[in-house]
Amino acid sequence: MSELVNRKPETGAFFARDRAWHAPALTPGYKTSVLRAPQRALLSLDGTISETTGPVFGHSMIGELDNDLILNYARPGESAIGERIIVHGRVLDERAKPVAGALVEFWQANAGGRYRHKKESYLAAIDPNFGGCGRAITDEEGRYHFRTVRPGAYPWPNGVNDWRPAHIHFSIFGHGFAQRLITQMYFEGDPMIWKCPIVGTIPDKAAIEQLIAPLDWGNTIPMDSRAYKFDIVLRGRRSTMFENRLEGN
Ligand SMILES: O=C(O)c1ccc(O)c(O)c1
Repeated sequence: MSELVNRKPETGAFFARDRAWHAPALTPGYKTSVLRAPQRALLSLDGTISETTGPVFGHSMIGELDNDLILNYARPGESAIGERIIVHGRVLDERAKPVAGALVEFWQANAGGRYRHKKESYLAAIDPNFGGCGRAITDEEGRYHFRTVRPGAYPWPNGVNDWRPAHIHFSIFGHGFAQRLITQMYFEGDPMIWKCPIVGTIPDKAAIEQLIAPLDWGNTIPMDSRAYKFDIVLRGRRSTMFENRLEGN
């Protein structure tokens, strides 16, 4: 975190996206960004009341297995194949205050690096007991957690031999639909992180490191699962890198 001290001071209640911290929209090394990047100057539109105030998510909308990717798609008595892990952390605002009641959604490839998606073409096997998505709502202290298997790395058609490191996609809704952060979490110690063209679009190494969840030995469940800790900081000086693309895996 020491690299963060040189960043701009807080200026007020609204924190504009810091373009030096976040990836630029146009990054030709990540091929599909060329078509996705805006070609004209951005316009700023005022949010409508419904965009900024609704809906408010509540714990009652979450099913019992929604935060358990090992079981939420599995046949009765079976479970997903792979290294069992727990991912947990807190959603914090720009002043490090917990954000309660935020909807946190996550999706990922299976242990072999294969998504359950009709457009997926990677030859790794589908796991019949793994769907690959789930959700949770943060508690009063901004905490969320889910159980899953560690996703596999996979190749993708970008350069001649490009691979995505093991990663989990995250979407975080605030109290309105216009408040949304989409990002990805990586795993401590994975050498593939530094070879990835998507990771490589992030200009600041400290911003990349903030996306790498450390192994959290203290929360390991003996004889069961290891734990990884991933805190998410909404808009502000220490904000989690925002992903430019808005849909898909
Ligand atoms: O934007 C893309 O093309 C793309 C490809 C592979 C991924 O794993 C991903 O997250 C995005």
